[in-house]
Parts: sequence; C-alpha cells; structure tokens
Amino acid sequence: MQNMRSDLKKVTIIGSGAWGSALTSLVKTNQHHLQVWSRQSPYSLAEAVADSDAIISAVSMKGVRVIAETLQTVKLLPHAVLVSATKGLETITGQTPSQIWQSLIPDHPLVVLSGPNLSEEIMAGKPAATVVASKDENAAQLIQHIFASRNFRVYTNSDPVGVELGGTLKNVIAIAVGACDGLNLGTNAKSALITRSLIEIIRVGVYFGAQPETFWGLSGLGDLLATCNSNLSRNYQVGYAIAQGQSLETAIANIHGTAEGVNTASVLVGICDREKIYVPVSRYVHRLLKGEITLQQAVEGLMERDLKPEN
Ligand SMILES: NC(=O)C1=CN([C@@H]2O[C@H](COP(=O)(O)OP(=O)(O)OC[C@H]3O[C@@H](n4cnc5c(N)ncnc54)[C@H](O)[C@@H]3O)[C@@H](O)[C@H]2O)C=CC1
Ligand SMILES: O=C(CO)COP(=O)(O)O
Repeated sequence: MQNMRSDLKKVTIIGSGAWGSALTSLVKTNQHHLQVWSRQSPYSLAEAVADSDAIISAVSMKGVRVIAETLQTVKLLPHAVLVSATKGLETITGQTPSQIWQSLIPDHPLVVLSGPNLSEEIMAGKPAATVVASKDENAAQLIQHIFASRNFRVYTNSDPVGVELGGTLKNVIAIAVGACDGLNLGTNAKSALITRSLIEIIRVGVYFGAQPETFWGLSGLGDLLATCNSNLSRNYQVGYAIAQGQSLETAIANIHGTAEGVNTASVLVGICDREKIYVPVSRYVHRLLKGEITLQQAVEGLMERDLKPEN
C-alpha cells in the first residue's frame, strides 16, 4: 500500500484501552504524526488535539459524551475530521456514538470506523479489513488512507449509522453465541443463532435509518462472524462464562476490558419495546443478564416460539 510522504497527517487517538492501542499501532505503521490521549496523560485533551487533522475516539461507550462535550469547548482545526470507533448505545438517550458526536460537534465531518477487528489479532500484525463510513466522502477517504497498510485493508462506505450498528448490535449476539458454545449446543444451533440474529440486527438498523445491505458487509455479517467465532471477543467470553455457571458479575470481572454488549442489550430492548421491534435473541440475552431466566429457559424459549415463515 503506497503512502506518499506528503500525505502524512497529524492524528490524535483518544483512549488507550485495547482498541485505542491497536488503532495506535496501525497509525504508527504509516508514520503519521501521532498523539495519544487518555485520562492518565500528563497533558490536556485540548493540547492533544491542537493542530490535528484527524481525531479518533476509541473510548468505551460510557466515555463518549464526556469526551465529545470536552472537545466541544476546544478550538479544533476547521478541517479536522472526527472518527468514532466505539461500539455501543448510550444508556439514557439510546443514541449511537456517532449520533452523540454529530449532535455536539456538527461543524466537523464525522467518520465511523467499524469492522471485524479483534484488537489482539491486529496487535499481532495479522491481516484484517475494516470500513470507514461517512456522509462526507472526502473525510472517509482521508481516514481510509491514514489507516490502510499491507496488513489492514480499509473500505469506504456512505452509511455511517448502518456500519456503526453492525458493530454495536453484534456484541449482544456474541453473548448469546458464547453461551451456545459454552453449553456445547453444536454447530447447527450456532449457525441458526447467528443467521436469525442478523435478521433482527437488520430490523433494528432499518428503524435507525440504516441501509439493509450494509449489514451484509464487513461491518455487519463480517463483524458478527468474527465476534461469534472467537474466544478473543469479550462479549463471547461473557456468554461462555455464564454457560459455565459463572455469575454475570464474575464473568465481567474476569475479562480484560469492556464487554459493551451487556449494556447494549438493556438499551436495545428498551428501544425495541417502545418501537415494537421484534428482537427475540437480544431480548433473551437481556433477560438472562438480568437474572430473570436461566440459560436453559432462554434456549427453550427461543426454540418454542410460534412457527413462522423464514422471511
Ligand atoms: N477491543 C477490541 O477488539 C475492539 C473494541 N471496539 C470498541 O472500542 C471501544 C473501547 O473498547 P476497548 O478499548 O476494548 O475497551 P477498554 O476497556 O480496553 O478501554 C476503554 C477505554 O475507554 C476509556 N474511557 C472510558 N471512559 C472514559 C471517560 N469517561 N473518559 C475518557 N476515557 C474513558 C478508558 O480509559 C480506556 O482507555 C468499545 O466500544 C469497544 O466495543 C471496537 C473494535 C474492536
Ligand atoms: O468489536 C470487536 C471485534 O470487531 C471486539 O469484540 P469484543 O468487544 O467482544 O471483544
């Protein structure tokens, strides 16, 4: 992948957890001028983003609004592009990270970065692909070139909400699939669970205004497959641990980093109750996590629903 020296940009990455660190290593590969900011940094966020061409937020969902509100008060370069790499839904508002960024900082182009990107594999230099989505094509192309390298193939897309929701909603499904594997229910069950879950992800996506076809791509089906097939996924690990008899609290305490699917399940079910969107798998995950039902009851409940056409 050619990366002309005149294209070198000043990039700031906010967040130095698992994903922020992996994104940092990708930006370093291309030798851009890089600044990383986390709450432990000895300098302010304002200093970290001064003169930045691209500001990439890789904080967990609970940090998104506070970071966006801080950046709202900071002077950014007029052309600075904001990139959201978070996969979650806000508890109170039900908003996606990009909706929060857009509402608080509307004057800057916004790009969503999402795809099948398990951070440990990226840190190990293994090949991967991702999607950068924006309503602003130039902004998406800028971010594409900042990240693209021999081991990281980056596609542009014009459906940011669809790309973002693929990454967000699959976290809930990964908990279900982790539990399915933890119970050793077999490949038929797992395939049915993943496939039917994609249909429910699309139903939610359409409500948010996403294009259904986006969910067949890397950020939808791609990320669903990656997360549901890897014990590197923290969400999968939570489901697997519950199937092994651990409490949710113990499962969360034992994983490294954030399993966004736990909170996403609760926010999602709230939205789907209000909007009457049928999401049986996510709903059973939510009830399981709340302790309302056992895993065995969740399996039975999913299998014993009324018979219906596939589509
Ligand atoms: N780890 C992975 O493989 C991937 C993770 N993601 C997404 O990226 C996001 C972050 O995930 P990880 O880095 O894995 O989690 P993590 O738990 O390792 O790191 C979270 C980061 O967010 C920061 N943070 C949280 N609240 C904050 C606040 N109020 N102010 C400032 N910083 C705050 C933490 O300090 C930490 O740096 C999640 O939404 C996750 O779904 C997306 C793709 C891959
Ligand atoms: O989003 C991810 C891979 O694309 C990471 O998944 P987990 O958050 O479940 O580890």
